[in-house]
Amino acid sequence: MSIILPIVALLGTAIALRIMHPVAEFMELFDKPCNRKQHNGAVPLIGGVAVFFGLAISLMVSSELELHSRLFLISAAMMVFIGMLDDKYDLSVRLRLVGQVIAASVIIFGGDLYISNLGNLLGFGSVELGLGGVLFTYLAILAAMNAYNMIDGIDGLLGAMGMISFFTLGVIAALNGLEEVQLIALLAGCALIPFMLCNLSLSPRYRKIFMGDAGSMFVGLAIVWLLTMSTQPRFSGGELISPVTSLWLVAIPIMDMVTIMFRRMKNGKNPTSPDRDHIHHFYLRAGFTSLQTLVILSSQALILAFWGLVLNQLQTPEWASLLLFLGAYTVYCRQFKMLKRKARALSEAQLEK
Ligand SMILES: CC(=O)N[C@H]1[C@@H](OP(=O)(O)OP(=O)(O)OC/C=C(\C)CC/C=C(\C)CC/C=C(/C)CC/C=C(\C)CC/C=C(/C)CC/C=C(/C)CC/C=C(/C)CC/C=C(/C)CC/C=C(\C)CC/C=C(\C)CCC=C(C)C)O[C@H](CO)[C@@H](O)[C@@H]1O
Ligand SMILES: O=c1ccn([C@@H]2O[C@H](COP(=O)(O)O)[C@@H](O)[C@H]2O)c(=O)[nH]1
Ligand SMILES: [Mg+2]
Repeated sequence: MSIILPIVALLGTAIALRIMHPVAEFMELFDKPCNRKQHNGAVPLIGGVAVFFGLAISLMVSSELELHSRLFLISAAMMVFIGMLDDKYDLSVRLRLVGQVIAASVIIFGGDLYISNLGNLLGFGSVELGLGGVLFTYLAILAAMNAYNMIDGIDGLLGAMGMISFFTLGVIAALNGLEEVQLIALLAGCALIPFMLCNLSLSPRYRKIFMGDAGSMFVGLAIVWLLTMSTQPRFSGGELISPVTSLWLVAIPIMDMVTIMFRRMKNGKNPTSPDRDHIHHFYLRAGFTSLQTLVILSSQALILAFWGLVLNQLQTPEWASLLLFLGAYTVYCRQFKMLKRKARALSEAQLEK
């Protein structure tokens, strides 16, 4: 594979970041702090458009684009546009979900691309969804887009989760002869690097920026599209990646979303109403800094993704991989107890002062 394409992805994002700053000023596309958003100053919400540009430009120069890639770019452009409207005008839940469904439909119906096979999840043979797979694919796309949006709550976390998912998928694809997925996953991971540098304020030449909902939904869409291409026998040209491996690659965002939706419903709240009860907020309340939280959650995501890779390559039975994933989820849930205890001790110590 040519080294040029990853460089194009990197430079594409970096140049787009420069171009987007005046656009953000003109459109007043900034994230301003409030009760729920506790960052410093107004931060431009331009990361998503820039990363989309980096990936799109590198895909376009890579070769003649396959139909699926073209449809993905159309769907992603729609999602980025809707996300920008949301970042600017704070769209209603219903309007945003309608936008997500329309963007998902481009991929599903345009390319007849949907998840119809879940693998031998229960140990009784392959679980075939038939046309029910279309509904499942909508759920998976919506789940991924919203999960990556929800995890985007501290500096670097969305970028790190995205890079871990893309690069691990790239490695699994390479090991299994899925050349197209390998290339696109690598390019997507590279397109995120300049964003990460700015988001973490590691670049002296660039101002701090956020992804915005445009970017978080784009990252979720890109991941679920690549996972569908690489796990469904109708689409993957080479050896298959087992569908259950997908769960390991998106583990932390999906676990956070499932947990918070259950918790909100248990507390009689609307599962789509925002709050500060995501996993990263628990770490902050327990006294960890934003950087420590980033390192801890990225390490967890990396371990889970690597473990998924190992299970896939060892051809572990899919039902066993699912059981192990549910086991990992119970371990994940246990950390809330520890974090609550730490937060309580911290606030008691502060009261005593
Ligand atoms: C609202 C909110 O939280 N806000 C945040 C956010 O604030 P921000 O300001 O950015 O945003 P807003 O507040 O403006 O909010 C915007 C959002 C909205 C308004 C909409 C919110 C919408 C929702 C919450 C609903 C989400 C919609 C759904 C449809 C999700 C429901 C689905 C599920 C829970 C089930 C999971 C479904 C799956 C299909 C799982 C697979 C997922 C994948 C991605 C992989 C797909 C790939 C494949 C190839 C298929 C995989 C094959 C398999 C083998 C999987 C098999 C799966 C099953 C059999 C299903 C059963 C599932 C399992 C066994 C696994 C279960 C998982 C676990 C146990 C973990 O951000 C702020 C900052 O943080 C924050 O403050 C604010 O609160
Ligand atoms: O890199 C980031 C991303 C987000 N935050 C904080 O989280 C909220 C939620 O982001 P949305 O734009 O609503 O999706 C954001 O307002 C910031 O307060 C962050 O600090 N760093
Ligand atoms: Mg968001």
